[in-house]
Amino acid sequence: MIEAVGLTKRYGDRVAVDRLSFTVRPGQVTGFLGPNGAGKSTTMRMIVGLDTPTAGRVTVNGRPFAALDNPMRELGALLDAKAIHGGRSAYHHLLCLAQSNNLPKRRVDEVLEKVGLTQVARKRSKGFSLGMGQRLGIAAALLGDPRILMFDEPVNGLDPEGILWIRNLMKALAAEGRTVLVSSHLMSEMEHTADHLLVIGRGRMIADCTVREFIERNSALALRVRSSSPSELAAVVARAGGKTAPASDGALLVTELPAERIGDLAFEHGIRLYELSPLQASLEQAFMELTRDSVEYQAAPLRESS
Ligand SMILES: Nc1ncnc2c1ncn2[C@@H]1O[C@H](COP(=O)(O)OP(=O)(O)OP(=O)(O)O)[C@@H](O)[C@H]1O
Repeated sequence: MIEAVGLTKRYGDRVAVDRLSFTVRPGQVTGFLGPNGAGKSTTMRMIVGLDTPTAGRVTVNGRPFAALDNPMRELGALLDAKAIHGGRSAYHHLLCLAQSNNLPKRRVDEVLEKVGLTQVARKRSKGFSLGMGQRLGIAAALLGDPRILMFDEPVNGLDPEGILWIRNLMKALAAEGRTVLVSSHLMSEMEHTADHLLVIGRGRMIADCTVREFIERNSALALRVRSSSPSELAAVVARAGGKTAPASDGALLVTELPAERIGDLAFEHGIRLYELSPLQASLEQAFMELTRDSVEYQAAPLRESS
């Protein structure tokens, strides 16, 4: 379990992390989401003691990370996959880590196998592709067989196969009862991976809820309605306080009225319904809606050239 209370980090005048309080629980993947510069990496660095909070505190299994007896056995982290000595082989890199942290040598082969690097383990990591580097970083995080795992943007720059592999790995680790915290600015990715979400913008917590709750709370739920008389139904719905928009195939998209009410109205006016189905906004839409005001650098709207 990771627990933060009033966690704050200032760099001069700039507040990078602003009074964050949250709990990351075992047995699920917690997605840590926010636009660029929201404070995700700074928060993660504070969790593992690489940055000191200006105020507040964060603990790992009830203690500050620096006070843990065997930190790598409790929390494994992938923070910057490039922070590896390029002249060393993957095997050597992991072996050094294992030896300096009192971990059994056999773990090196186990984690190499787990991340699929056994074949290239003796080659210098300098020649590794981005995906291989990510796998090596993940192997290092898994080395101490920790109950808590933390990954900062692990899918950045990976190909679809690599993304799928990481997604399945996170889920498998959570299914084993481990605590998994993973940061991303790719909402579509989290939609398929995370159970719980912590969403931050400009260092502040915007949402702390399940993926489902996040979508429900932050997206206007529209209903798709196909009927025997769309124009008549649109008029009836408008009179009852609903809003309608035509869909390209002749259906109506209705908001601000529940499905039951639309069904009743159609029945009362003798309009036959062929379809009445909820249209759920994607997590991407909900996230952009929510963080619109907290994006650090916003592109100017594109102007048409005259
Ligand atoms: N060492 C530092 N000195 C000054 N400002 C910093 C430092 N580290 C981070 N910041 C600032 O703090 C804010 C949060 O940065 P952080 O890297 O934690 O965000 P992030 O959510 O991880 O973003 P990204 O997805 O772009 O990595 C940014 O405005 C950043 O410029």
